[in-house]
Amino acid sequence: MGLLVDGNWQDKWYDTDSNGGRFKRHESSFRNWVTKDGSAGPTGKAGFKAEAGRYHLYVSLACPWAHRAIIYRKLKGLEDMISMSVVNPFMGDHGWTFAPDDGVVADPIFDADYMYQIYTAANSEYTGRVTVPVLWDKQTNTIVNNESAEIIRMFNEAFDDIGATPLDFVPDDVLDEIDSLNEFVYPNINNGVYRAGFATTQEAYEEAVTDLFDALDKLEARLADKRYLTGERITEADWRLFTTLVRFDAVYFGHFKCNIRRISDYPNLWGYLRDLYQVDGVAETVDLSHIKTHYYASHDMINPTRIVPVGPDIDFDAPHERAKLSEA
Ligand SMILES: N[C@@H](CCC(=O)N[C@@H](CS)C(=O)NCC(=O)O)C(=O)O
Repeated sequence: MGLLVDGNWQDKWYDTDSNGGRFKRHESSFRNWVTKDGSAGPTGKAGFKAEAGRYHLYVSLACPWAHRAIIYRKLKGLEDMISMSVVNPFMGDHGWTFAPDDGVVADPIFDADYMYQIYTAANSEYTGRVTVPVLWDKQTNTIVNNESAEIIRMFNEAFDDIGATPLDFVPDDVLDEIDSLNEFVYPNINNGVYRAGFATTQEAYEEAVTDLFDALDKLEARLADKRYLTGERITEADWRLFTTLVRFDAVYFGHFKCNIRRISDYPNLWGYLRDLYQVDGVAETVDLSHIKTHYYASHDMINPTRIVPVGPDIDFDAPHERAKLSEA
């Protein structure tokens, strides 16, 4: 684990001392958008037109943020248009690597050994964390964007005129509701598990765990009479919540000490999680081996032995029985 400073790799853990033991996530730095006609998106520069074969996605199967982009690539039918590399689940002194292992897909562009080489290829003086996902443009040789929230918004529609599956996960009529759900789910749940797990004081940990379980309790109540977060359709808000929920009982409960309750102790959240998991194509994007290995083996200040637990045994394929909520 480390970061680039002026294009040089430095092995460093997150600094929580300046924030009373609280983990603060850094802002992503490449913020351009792929659009249908190559015009500029809500942030960044123009020049990134949706074209088949032009873009490459770098991901980790372990990472909940990268997982959002993997799900969209699958469900929007972008696999033949956007190629993808997968890093090794173990993140050690050199950060993410392409060391060969089960499920690792090498980098076809630079044949890189380390993910930081992709960042220095875009900017040889880059300073900042080296995170996944990264969307790379083979035409202009740069990183288009490294913020998953934006990558999925562009995948949602940018490629629709050139053959993507016409599925819309941010329909206009619920856009405001999705944005406000995201504003609630991101700090309390998506990043909430990290705030708990990476806290280095008791106070910071308890603050995060309290916020996390208050938020899960609220969503449990919300899902009592709604099949999905906004009602009957699956939206972006659901996929953003899904990638945290699917990791919860296997890693966040134990490794990050988010252990007041498991997701499988919440009847509605647990059914909802299975419902989303059982959407065609989604199960193939979930790799519990990469997920567990990444967290338990990489964070040695949390788990110094790096032992990866064998369990839990989770049956994501059990019937979810939530279809009746759509029929009511
Ligand atoms: N805001 C970013 C966060 C991405 C992120 O933090 N990814 C993690 C993996 S789960 C990472 O690559 N961390 C490496 C590091 O922080 O050094 C996004 O959503 O795309």
